[in-house]
Amino acid sequence: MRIDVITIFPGYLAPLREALLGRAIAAGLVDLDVHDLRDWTHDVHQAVDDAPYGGGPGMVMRPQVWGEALDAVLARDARTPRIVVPTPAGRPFTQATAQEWAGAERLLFACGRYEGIDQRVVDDARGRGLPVDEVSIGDYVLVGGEAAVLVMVEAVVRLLPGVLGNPASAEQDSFSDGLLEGPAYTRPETWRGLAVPEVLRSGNHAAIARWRRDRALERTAQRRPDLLAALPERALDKADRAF
Ligand SMILES: O=C(OCc1ccccc1)c1cn[nH]c1
Repeated sequence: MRIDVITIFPGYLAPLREALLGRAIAAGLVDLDVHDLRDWTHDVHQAVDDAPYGGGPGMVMRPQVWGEALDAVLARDARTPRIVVPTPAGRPFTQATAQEWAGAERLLFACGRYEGIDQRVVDDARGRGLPVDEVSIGDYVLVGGEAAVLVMVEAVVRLLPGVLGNPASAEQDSFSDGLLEGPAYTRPETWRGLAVPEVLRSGNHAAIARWRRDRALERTAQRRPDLLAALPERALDKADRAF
């Protein structure tokens, strides 16, 4: 998978080269290229923003600069990318989105700042048949899209074959069965007077699976009743309903 990021703060994406993601890049599973938007300005001030039509606070990122940057970066590789624009006004980014994008051969992230990017940049790209996803990682406002890109790239790249040591852990993610993960424990058996739940040390795998499912149902009901309500009928068996 090739990943391009266009931003006015390239340094902000440095963490992508650390740890697990760094290893995925070193292993050739991911090619990452970070581009400085200002490389496509032509004025001495390297202006990337301007006042909003219609007035109002803040600034909007200029279409000319973004248009040239996107054209140049698109041309760097024959593969057509999914273009991703992080924005509070986007559709929710979920594990399902990450799964979908993990199948893409190329992703191109456009990091907005200020009040966002002139809408014509997205309209022009879509008009040329490019898939553009305006997505939100949550209902809050950041200063720029860079932090959202760190989140989304991590969620996607960890799903690529060969990236995680143990692929089973990706299958058993929270959300993969529609429920939140329950509590996890490791040694010692007792720590500060707190003991690990007996069942987990029983070796009774059926009982352990039941206990874990019950804890996941309990936690989901308490913290995310919306997820429970969204579960398809068939997802809960009789034992679940008894819970
Ligand atoms: O703040 C975000 O993106 C940065 C951004 C982009 C455009 C205008 C303002 C801010 C964001 C919040 N949830 N998901 C993304």
